[in-house]
Amino acid sequence: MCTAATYKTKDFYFGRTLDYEFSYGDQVTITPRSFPFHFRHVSELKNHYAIIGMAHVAGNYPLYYDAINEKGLGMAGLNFVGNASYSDVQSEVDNIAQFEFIPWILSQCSSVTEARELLHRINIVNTPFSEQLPLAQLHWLIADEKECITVESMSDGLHVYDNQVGVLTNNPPFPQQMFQLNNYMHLSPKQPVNTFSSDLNLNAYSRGMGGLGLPGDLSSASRFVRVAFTKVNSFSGESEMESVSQFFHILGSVDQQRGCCQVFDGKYEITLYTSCCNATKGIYYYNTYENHQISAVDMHSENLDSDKLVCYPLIQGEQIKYQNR
Ligand SMILES: C[C@H](CCC(=O)NCCS(=O)(=O)O)[C@H]1CC[C@H]2[C@@H]3[C@H](O)C[C@@H]4C[C@H](O)CC[C@]4(C)[C@H]3C[C@H](O)[C@]12C
Repeated sequence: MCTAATYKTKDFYFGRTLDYEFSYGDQVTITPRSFPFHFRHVSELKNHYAIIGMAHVAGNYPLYYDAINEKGLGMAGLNFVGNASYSDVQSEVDNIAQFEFIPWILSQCSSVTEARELLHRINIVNTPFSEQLPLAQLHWLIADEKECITVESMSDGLHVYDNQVGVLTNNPPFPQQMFQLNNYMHLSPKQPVNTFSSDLNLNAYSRGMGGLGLPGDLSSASRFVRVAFTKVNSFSGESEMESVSQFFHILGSVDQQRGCCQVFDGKYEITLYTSCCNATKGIYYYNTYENHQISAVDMHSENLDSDKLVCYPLIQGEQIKYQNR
């Protein structure tokens, strides 16, 4: 399972948890402006916006899972198994392979408004990257500081939904995820008052009782509600440290611990990494299951006019700061 979220303080933040039972070999990868983006069915882009994100690099191609561009637009792909469906190549549309979707949007669009324009003529096609890396069944969150959308390519066509809550998990399709929030409209960060019966002397005996009923399990439907509640009620200072810290706490509400979600005998899905991008400033913060310390890569510390990918392997292993030795 995975969860993606947006957050706005002084700057705009965008990130996700990547939950899975193994890693493909992820690296924080910067695609500079002159890296030649080759696409399978449309012309190459020689000059484009610079991108930073988490990717598996294969044959010098950045297979992004989530990323932002230098204009402050963010995008993340999350599993949508059983619902995602991609088309065959068609005429008079932009035929973009599923693995090219993030590069296609982030290399050319400075905002969600511009992304919507490209989405009008896109056809997400079923061309696999390679035999070893077949199609991934995904849906996507695309956001800038003003708005957020969900994109789902299904057997009945491409759906582009306004995403007012700024979060995404996995199945079921987005409209059903949003609908279930109706079931939780009574939840509140405030203490409840007794509306059950005025004849009964009921007492709010513990803090946090306004959220009683918030689902605590790891299913994607439950994570959607939990992270939505956490995000919309989230309160933090505006500084970079306060915002980044709060963002990791928001996604911490849906963190997956090894042992709680068995995918088969002896194999468990865990939160492999959590990312938080400052999309305004082009900084990619992350921590991993094995390393809770926040590490960061700043795209503006690199030569963004270059034509070569820059990759940073993830820093693993807990970094513990002893206070008395
Ligand atoms: C496994 C990842 C999604 C994690 C997730 O959503 N887990 C939820 C599991 S569940 O539904 O709830 O069961 C997805 C997100 C991005 C995907 C990668 C990107 O799409 C980039 C390429 C695309 C290639 O087609 C396949 C390899 C790949 C490198 C993908 C591997 C894998 O499918 C990734 C890493």
